Amino acid sequence: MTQLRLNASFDPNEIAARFQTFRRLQIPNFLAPDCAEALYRELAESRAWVLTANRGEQVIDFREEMLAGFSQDDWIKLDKAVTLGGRFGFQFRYDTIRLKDGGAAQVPLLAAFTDFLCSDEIVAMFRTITGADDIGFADAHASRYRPHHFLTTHDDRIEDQGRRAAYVLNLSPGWRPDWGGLLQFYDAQGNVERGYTPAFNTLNIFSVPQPHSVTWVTPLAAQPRFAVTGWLRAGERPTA
Ligand SMILES: O=C(O)CCC(=O)C(=O)O
Ligand SMILES: [Fe+2]
Repeated sequence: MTQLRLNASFDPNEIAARFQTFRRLQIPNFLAPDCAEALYRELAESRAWVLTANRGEQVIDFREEMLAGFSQDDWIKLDKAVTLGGRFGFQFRYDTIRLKDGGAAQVPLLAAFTDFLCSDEIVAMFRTITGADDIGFADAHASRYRPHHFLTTHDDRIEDQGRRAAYVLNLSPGWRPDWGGLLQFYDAQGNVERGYTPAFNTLNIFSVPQPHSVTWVTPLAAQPRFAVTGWLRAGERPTA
């Protein structure tokens, strides 16, 4: 299996000042190119994806077997519920692979990437960049946004999770802004402060809390938007 390595071309100390001013940052060419390519391939070829959507506070995962049994009526009902949910409230719809659901064996490189982020070297780097000295570990899941997938505005804050910053490693080559799926940040008036178009092997980091969304992926998208995403968290990595 590919040994995960960083691309050595950036200096954490240099970008720390920028992060601490703007509370967000993009690091292009984050992983060594062969590592990013291997991770992308694993995700693109995986059969472990599940559709995830929320109903209010509840997260509902739809496995492939379940969706295979969906009637047209079931799809219409789900679509309606998701659309109505997103009209005025927090709503998402995208595909995910969660390691904790026994997914690790199916996506060994994603599991290795999580361990890599939790290594002393990388945790130290994230502490330097963010200035959050109590970051102890990172969690990770994969996401795949296809046309009509989205995540409405939220700030990532969850009590007791120790989330200091969020990160997103985008893994789709050749993404175009017209395809949607932009990570956007908003000010108090709802104006877009900054929009990040997904770029292959670029790591986005932003402090928690701050309002952001993933815009609706349009039918123009010629490929899914793949990413590995999660949070840099205070405390000890859970063992389970
Ligand atoms: O995929 C992204 O760019 C951001 C995802 C996100 O905000 C989240 O999962 O909470
Ligand atoms: Fe988020």
